[in-house]
Amino acid sequence: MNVQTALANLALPVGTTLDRYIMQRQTAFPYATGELSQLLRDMALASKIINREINRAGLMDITGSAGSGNNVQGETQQKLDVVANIRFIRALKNGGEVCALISEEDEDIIHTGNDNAKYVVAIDPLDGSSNIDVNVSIGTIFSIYRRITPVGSKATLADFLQGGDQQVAAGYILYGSSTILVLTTGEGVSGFTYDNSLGEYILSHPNLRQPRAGQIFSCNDGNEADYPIPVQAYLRQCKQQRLTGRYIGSLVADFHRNLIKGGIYLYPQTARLPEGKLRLLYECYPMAFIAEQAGGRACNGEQRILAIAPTSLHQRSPLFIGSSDMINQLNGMSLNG
Ligand SMILES: O=P(O)(O)OC[C@H]1O[C@](O)(COP(=O)(O)O)[C@@H](O)[C@@H]1O
Ligand SMILES: [Mg+2]
Ligand SMILES: [Mg+2]
Repeated sequence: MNVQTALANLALPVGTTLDRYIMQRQTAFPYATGELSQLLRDMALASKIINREINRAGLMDITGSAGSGNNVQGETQQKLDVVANIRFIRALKNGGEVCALISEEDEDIIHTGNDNAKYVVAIDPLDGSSNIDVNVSIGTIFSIYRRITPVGSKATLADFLQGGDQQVAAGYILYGSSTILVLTTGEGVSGFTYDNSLGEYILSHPNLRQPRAGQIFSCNDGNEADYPIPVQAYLRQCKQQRLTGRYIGSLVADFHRNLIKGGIYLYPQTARLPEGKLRLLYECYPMAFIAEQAGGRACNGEQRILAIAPTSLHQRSPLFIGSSDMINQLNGMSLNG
């Protein structure tokens, strides 16, 4: 029985827990040994703790700046950026399935001490930091690779610079009106809503597909004058067609809305950010993997995001992501002008 048939037989009913979903999927892969499943559980566990802290942030004095200066991006770290970073690092260290990770909040590779582990993770512990203190949806984004360096040795840069097409899994958690974990392991995309009372992620959005087109465009209008001319032309066209402008300012939240309803998110290069703002390894690659697995598209104006050759841990990239017809239309306007 091939994997596709095995998976088709596994069309799990809404209401299935994430754990059961992961276990069922694992049995579809005769070579699976449970490490990736356990890693995904460790991610889910950390996100439950962070979800609780986000909900109570105003009561726990974990709002506002961390006062620890800037992170490697030159951005002021928020307290919740630091808290979320610590939670994920701790959960992945204790879980034992990750030998090393990189994070938006740390300059260098974080070695967990689990040198016999087979996986490395790239993570944006808290996405949408500018929205933390104002109670607007924020998220976590993660990307998982099988290491290429020998098990037992220390992971190296090479483990993280394998390229977007080498991801074995990617996902995000959206801490919004409800908390949802959206995940792909390369066989489609599914969403799990967190049930606080059960403390469980429950399958609520099996086999998510992004509509080919939508009525929504998402970008920071304030930067429009600095965008490449073809992008400005595309946005003018969106407005002439009376499409709806929606911009939350949290990539995870803007992406998720467009995934469900159809739409396009744009963060082009600007004069101030000639490489773009978003980070390739822990924002663009994982979201592009999810988008493509859901039938959408993601590019930087010249090529697929997943085809971009990575050169450094915190490199940035322009990001155009969303409904395939809308990305094709944008690309049709020759973005290199
Ligand atoms: O404030 P801007 O320039 O519109 O940027 C907003 C974008 O930057 C981000 O906040 C960057 O992510 P972080 O919050 O993880 O640094 C995205 O979530 C969001 O889409
Ligand atoms: Mg981010
Ligand atoms: Mg972040």
